[in-house]
Amino acid sequence: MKLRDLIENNAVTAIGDTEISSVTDDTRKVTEGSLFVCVKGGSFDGHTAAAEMLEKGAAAVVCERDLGLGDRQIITENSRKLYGQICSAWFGHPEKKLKMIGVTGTNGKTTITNVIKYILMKNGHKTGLVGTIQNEIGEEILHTDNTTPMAYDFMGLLAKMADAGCEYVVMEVSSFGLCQYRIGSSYFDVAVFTNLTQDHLDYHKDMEDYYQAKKMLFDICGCAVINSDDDYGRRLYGETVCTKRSFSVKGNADYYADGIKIKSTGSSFWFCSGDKSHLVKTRMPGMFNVSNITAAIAACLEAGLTIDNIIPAIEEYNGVKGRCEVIPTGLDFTVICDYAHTPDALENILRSVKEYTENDLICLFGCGGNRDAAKRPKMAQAAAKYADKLIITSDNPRNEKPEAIIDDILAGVKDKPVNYDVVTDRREAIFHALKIAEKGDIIVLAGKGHEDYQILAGMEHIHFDEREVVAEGLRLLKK
Ligand SMILES: CC(=O)N[C@H]1[C@@H](OP(=O)(O)OP(=O)(O)OC[C@H]2O[C@@H](n3ccc(=O)[nH]c3=O)[C@H](O)[C@@H]2O)O[C@H](CO)[C@@H](O)[C@@H]1O[C@H](C)C(=O)N[C@@H](C)C(=O)N[C@H](CCC(=O)O)C(=O)O
Ligand SMILES: Nc1ncnc2c1ncn2[C@@H]1O[C@H](COP(=O)(O)OP(=O)(O)OP(=O)(O)O)[C@@H](O)[C@H]1O
Ligand SMILES: N[C@H](CCC[C@H](N)C(=O)O)C(=O)O
Ligand SMILES: [Mg+2]
Repeated sequence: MKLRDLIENNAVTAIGDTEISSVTDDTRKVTEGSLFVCVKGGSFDGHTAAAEMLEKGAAAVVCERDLGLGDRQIITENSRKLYGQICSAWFGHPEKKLKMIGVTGTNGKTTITNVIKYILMKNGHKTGLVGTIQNEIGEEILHTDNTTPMAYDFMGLLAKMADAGCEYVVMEVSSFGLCQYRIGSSYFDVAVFTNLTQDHLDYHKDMEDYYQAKKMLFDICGCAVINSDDDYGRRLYGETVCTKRSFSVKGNADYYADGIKIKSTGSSFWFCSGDKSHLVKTRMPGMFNVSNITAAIAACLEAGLTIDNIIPAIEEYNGVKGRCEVIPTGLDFTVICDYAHTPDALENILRSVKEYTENDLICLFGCGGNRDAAKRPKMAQAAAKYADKLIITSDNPRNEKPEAIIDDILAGVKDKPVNYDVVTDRREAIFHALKIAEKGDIIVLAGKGHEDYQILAGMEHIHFDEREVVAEGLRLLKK
């Protein structure tokens, strides 16, 4: 492909005819004829390697300042942004061949995207899914390392989806994905905003910075579907200029849930819009899932489906792996595996489960290493609000000392009348929870959800699946 076909408004007149053999932002992938894009990250700055890349055979470099490389450097204000556009062009703009639905917000993205994909597929629309658990092209499953993949991988994935005949793509758009322009030139037919509460403040300067990153999605969409129960959602609704629809579980929105009945086995509610209402039954328990399903229905309606085609699919949907998933024990207490890893998510899942806990609610959780440390004591406080007993343990320690992470968590409950045990090893902690559980108790294992690994020091991944650990614990304890 010629350089001028990769860069819009061709700023590269002098070398526009240069043939480009590959595009990359990674020095390790540069070969003869590559276009190398210099990106400054947390641990490496591509600008420092630009001259060396030209020597290695790169045809040209994209950079953010004059590196003294003559007409073989293309200077741009934001090389991540231009790289995203270059990747779109490299793969022939697959985003233009697909109807795209994006979901952003702190919590609920995986849940909502999976519900939407199920509805679309049930209605005969081949759909691609991009998100935390895995990527999917129709029924085909592809492994992923990120919620929103890096620009090159993402555009390559969209191209595969378009080639496979997908009509829709439904994807989780993380704040990282937005502010690093991993989504290239994507334009979303429908964009959903769930909520904004504390997470990722190790990366974003503050909540305002985090909000501004999420807000970027609503500058590149046709219709915004926004949670008006959330403070930031109401602000976003006021600031969004495209077509917009609000949703709520409290009423007074374009789409809202009314007459909500929550049980351990699921919920029912009336999905209302104007003077029309439709009864919805779901196997996914909890008030937050009523919100998630309301959002999913609203997004599908805005994407052109009819309510009569949406509701039957929701009624037969069993829920998302590791999201309020009951692990069968055959005993007189219940074990739930959930992905709550923020204060708000923990509060929501525990508040919801508490409503149907007959005896004690036991919450086992830890916090991820090399991630937002400020959320750690807040997660302890959130858990203590509804759980009768906390078991504080490790999540993915990564390169931090598990004990130091636990100390940060404990700061939230120290000197408070909270009943807690500390068991650093997560496997032992789960065994401990199973040992102390009594009739009618519910144990919520929070934070790891679908993950089947634990990330230890040196980023070593070990196999760790909570469903298996629970089964092992029950065998050992002969319960
Ligand atoms: C915080 C973050 O976004 N980190 C990602 C990011 O790192 P970074 O920007 O610091 O990059 P860097 O490693 O300094 O490299 C900078 C540039 O130099 C290049 N490079 C690097 C090394 C080298 O030898 N040569 C070279 O050219 C890289 O290709 C890159 O273009 O770019 C790296 C390379 O592409 C990623 O591996 C890394 O993801 C790490 C694994 C990660 O954990 N990311 C998480 C935090 C993440 O992205 N999470 C979000 C949200 C999750 C959610 O809430 O659901 C997600 O969407 O997954
Ligand atoms: N609408 C919601 N509001 C608050 N908490 C929620 C909501 N939906 C789900 N949760 C809680 O958050 C956890 C994570 O949900 P989910 O995986 O859908 O979110 P996510 O936005 O995809 O998260 P991530 O940023 O890790 O990708 C759930 O296991 C549940 O505890
Ligand atoms: N997408 C989230 C996942 C966190 C999951 C939790 N198990 C942890 O490791 O903190 C993140 O990257 O912050
Ligand atoms: Mg997710």
